[in-house]
Amino acid sequence: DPHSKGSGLGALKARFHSSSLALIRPLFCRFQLKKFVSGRPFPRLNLKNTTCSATAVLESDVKDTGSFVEVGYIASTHGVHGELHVYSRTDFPEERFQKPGKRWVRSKRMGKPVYQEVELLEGREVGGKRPSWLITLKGFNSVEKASDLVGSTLLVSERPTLNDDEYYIPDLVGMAVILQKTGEEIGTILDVYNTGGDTDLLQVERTDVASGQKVWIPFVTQIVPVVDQKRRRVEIDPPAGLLELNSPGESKHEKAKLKKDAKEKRKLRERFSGVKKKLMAIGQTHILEGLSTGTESQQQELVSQLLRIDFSLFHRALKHVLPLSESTGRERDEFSWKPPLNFPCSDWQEIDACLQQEDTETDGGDTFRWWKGGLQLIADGRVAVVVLAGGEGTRLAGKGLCVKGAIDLGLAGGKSLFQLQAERLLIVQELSRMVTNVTTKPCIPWIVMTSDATDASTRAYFEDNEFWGLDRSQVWFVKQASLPCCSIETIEGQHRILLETPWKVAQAPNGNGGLFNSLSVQGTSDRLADLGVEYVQVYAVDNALVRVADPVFFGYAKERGADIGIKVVTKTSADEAVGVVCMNYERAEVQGAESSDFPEYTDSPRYGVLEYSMITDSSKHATEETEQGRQLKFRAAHICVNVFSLSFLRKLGEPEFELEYHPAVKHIKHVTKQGEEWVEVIPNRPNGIKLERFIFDAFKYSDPSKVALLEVAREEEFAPVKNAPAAGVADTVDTARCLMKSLTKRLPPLTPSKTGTQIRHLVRNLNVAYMGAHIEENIRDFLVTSDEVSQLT
Ligand SMILES: CC(=O)N[C@H]1[C@@H](OP(=O)(O)OP(=O)(O)OC[C@H]2O[C@@H](n3ccc(=O)[nH]c3=O)[C@H](O)[C@@H]2O)O[C@H](CO)[C@@H](O)[C@@H]1O
Repeated sequence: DPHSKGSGLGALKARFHSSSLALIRPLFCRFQLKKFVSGRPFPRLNLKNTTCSATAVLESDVKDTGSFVEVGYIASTHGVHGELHVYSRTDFPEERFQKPGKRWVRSKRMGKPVYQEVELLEGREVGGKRPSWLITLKGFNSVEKASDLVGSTLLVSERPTLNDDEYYIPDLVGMAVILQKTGEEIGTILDVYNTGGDTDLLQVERTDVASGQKVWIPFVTQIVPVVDQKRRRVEIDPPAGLLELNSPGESKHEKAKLKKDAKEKRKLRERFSGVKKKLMAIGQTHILEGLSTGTESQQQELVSQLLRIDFSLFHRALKHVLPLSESTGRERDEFSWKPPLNFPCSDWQEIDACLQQEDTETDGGDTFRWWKGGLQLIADGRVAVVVLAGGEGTRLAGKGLCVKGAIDLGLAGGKSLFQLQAERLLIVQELSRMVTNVTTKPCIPWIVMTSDATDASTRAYFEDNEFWGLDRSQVWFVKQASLPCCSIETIEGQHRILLETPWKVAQAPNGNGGLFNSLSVQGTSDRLADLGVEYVQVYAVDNALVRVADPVFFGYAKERGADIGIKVVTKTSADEAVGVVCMNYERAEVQGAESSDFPEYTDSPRYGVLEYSMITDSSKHATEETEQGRQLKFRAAHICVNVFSLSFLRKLGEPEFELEYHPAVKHIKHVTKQGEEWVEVIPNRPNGIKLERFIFDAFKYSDPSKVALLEVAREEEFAPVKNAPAAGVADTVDTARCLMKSLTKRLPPLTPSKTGTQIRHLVRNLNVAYMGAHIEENIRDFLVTSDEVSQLT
């Protein structure tokens, strides 16, 4: 309705007068208008209880809702006879709230406007800050009935004719605002306000500045000379500086933001002073020296890094590995470690033989049964895989940084480790769909564990390769934690944290055993549990023959009801750089032993790995007589391909099962302050310690009866890429490629899937591809569409 005091509802009566900025300014200062509309949720309209003659209709049923004019807001009931308290939004309140006759009420039902015709019987004005009225509507004669209308808007259906200089606010709202001098559009009218003075103000949202800033423009002829209703635009000629003035709302907002920023800064300062105290307590304050040199942003970088480091954990871990001479493990008591008892061996030829038989329901042997069971687990969405890809790959890349998974293996098509793994995942998903006859293709979550050192480049590498055709949502990146590196030598009894630059602490990923904690704190294990996952295969990124999501391994672990499945191969020589899986008879206290979840750990042996860096020479070379002749006593090589039940993996994320730290002694380039100078130190012998957790330290937390070892053929499943290629060096890209190629030669020949005529052929083909025959092929040739499968089945 036309009015002079208002909330932007009803018509604006523009009073054109000569106004100047001097007059406008005080207006801005006291401009603290609240909208009349309280924003209270609309109560639901309860038609059943309404005995009045009112009818409710949806907007689409009302012929011309555009002709409605809002005249008031029904704020509450009054008394016990159904009177309603209405806030006025009209310049003609007597006409609207006193004169009996037809009115409309608009409320919302399930988010949609609903219009209801009502009849006004009488009304009277009440005092108060806001202009408001008490009205009585026909049929609404009790509080109960009247309360149905609270929160609704009172409407009239006819608009009074306006003078030339009067406009309805709803007509102005949404109009474009044009600078008359340049024709440039600067924004849109959001609303119209009046502060009680003579001048109405247009609230304009700027569209020409990025922030969508709001400005207030006095609705006076000098500043708004043209209101073009037809073209839905106003032309303005603002005095200098007007557009730069922000709305009071904005400045309020800004004030709140400044306050919030100040609060955050204060919190940061407090946290940082906590960090300083901690550094003082652990004797590492030298890493703050950068704060007195360099640029502000360099110093800022240091502060934010220090705030992210868990110095308590660092200190605990360092204490755990000290003194170094004892804890490198070289002196470990070899008599407490014994080779594991007998365990089964998997045999892929058995699967292939079964697939060649006419009878597809054939039972086969153990491996075939595990294989089928595993494919069913995959089809049922019960499995996930984790690739350990947080290592820095220093042996491979020397001092530079390297994303191992991205290394080109020198195969046709320039395939990398990650690509081969993605392809195997696609193939095994396909295999599972075909063998189990599920209608939708299984989708196995692939968790990529990265670290600060590898995260950005790994993600970029996946993006660049469009995830090799995998569903993006099945690949989850989880970043493991890092810890500061420190010096081997001590100063005043302290191993000192090393600095990469004066403003950056040298850090390293905390070892692949950091996985459990990362999965837990980042909510990944919970997410897997929500999906119904039961088993998770965890493998090292650098094995070119790894069977990703190996159905045999899953089926085997499930059949054995295992907490942990461990794949082993026979160690080739005493000096091969692999850990060996053993039983540890050492009487040791295991953290969490009291927990009812874990059996008592006293004299009973536990599984563990004697890592190649820890095993004594005599254990390494010890031999024993076996059915196959004399062999190394400790020969069950750990190839870092394991399966964990999700329930066990989740327990390992709990604080009481924290894995111990091991020291990795390395060359670490760093800077140090000599006098006033920063000097770079490039070591020519190992000078630093990285603190690492090992994944296999988790083995001891399981009852041995729930650990299931599975021997696999090394030439089929183990081709590690650890070192830079050089003559006579083992475990390089070249040795891995040779192993892959010779396996491909031993496997049956492939016939591209689409030429296959029977599902049995397709399945066999896929299985052979999965085992390693696909390395130089385009795997799209093996993948079959749903239509093709349904035609065959
Ligand atoms: C601790 C461990 O597992 N040792 C095994 C690892 O030794 P090895 O010493 O070769 O272990 P690596 O340093 O290569 O790490 C193994 C895997 O863990 C990843 N990684 C490493 C550190 C880290 O902080 N984050 C991370 O994700 C690496 O990227 C790699 O995928 O593989 C050998 C087989 O090849 C096994 O015989 C060893 O028992």
